[in-house]
Amino acid sequence: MGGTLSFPLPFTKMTGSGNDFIIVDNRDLGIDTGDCRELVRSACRRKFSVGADGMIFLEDDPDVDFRWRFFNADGSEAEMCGNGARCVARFARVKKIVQNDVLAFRTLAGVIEAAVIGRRVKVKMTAPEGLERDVTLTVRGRQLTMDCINTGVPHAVILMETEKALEGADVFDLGRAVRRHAWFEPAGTNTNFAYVRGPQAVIVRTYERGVEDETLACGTGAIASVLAAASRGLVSSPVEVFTRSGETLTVHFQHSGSRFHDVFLEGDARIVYEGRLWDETLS
Ligand SMILES: N[C@H](CCC[C@H](N)C(=O)O)C(=O)O
Repeated sequence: MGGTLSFPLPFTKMTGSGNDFIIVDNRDLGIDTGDCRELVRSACRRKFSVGADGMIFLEDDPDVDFRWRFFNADGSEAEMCGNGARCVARFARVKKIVQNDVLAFRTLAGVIEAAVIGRRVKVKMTAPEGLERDVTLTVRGRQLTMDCINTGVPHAVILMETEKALEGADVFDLGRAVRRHAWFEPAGTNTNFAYVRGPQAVIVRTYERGVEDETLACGTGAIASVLAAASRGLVSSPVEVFTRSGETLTVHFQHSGSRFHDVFLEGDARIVYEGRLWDETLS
């Protein structure tokens, strides 16, 4: 671990609809986020430390309000995180790192604009790419058909026939097998199981790459599921996405032909607590 990592390390714990994150204001700490895998893995480890689906470092940027480095719980860095983006925007506003309710920050996927309205945050996502429909793979001996799209990070979407089938889906085993499938190498993918309840309502369950488990909500996965359904004419904007946490996310989008643009993710981003991390937590 390089840089000037010193303990106790101040952090803020936040939840974006049940997808939870440790946020560190790294503008003055000087933590070397190019070499923080062990810190992230340790801090995100539930029961032994704070525990979270991911860890976010906020840093200075010369051109926009700030930039972030986003890491999954396993220490892997990801280009984007929809729920994390909503949380970091609210964090920056509450901490007065930015003075306006509308802000912009840099991610590896591009610059994200956000509007903070109390606890509710609406983020403009980067343009989705590479929609590929009806990809059929052999997964654990069975043929699975899915739609693939990159909504800042790669996603596979399996549309379920019934809500009952979604409830009974083996999200962990099947989700992990898809995530690890050779077809997605080397980056892998997040795996979503979705049921279209109506033209503006979708239920989504997600196995998340880098968390390596089902999470209670996944922002980019909610978007991927909505856009896969929209490409089949099954939903129209805005769409309410019902997550495992019981909270709903709202996905807004425009599309012309098969191209999607002006994609927004909206939902609550809550501050849970603030703490100081001790080095005894490092595994
Ligand atoms: N696990 C994802 C990144 C976080 C995505 C999710 N938490 C979201 O809200 O978009 C990946 O490595 O592709």
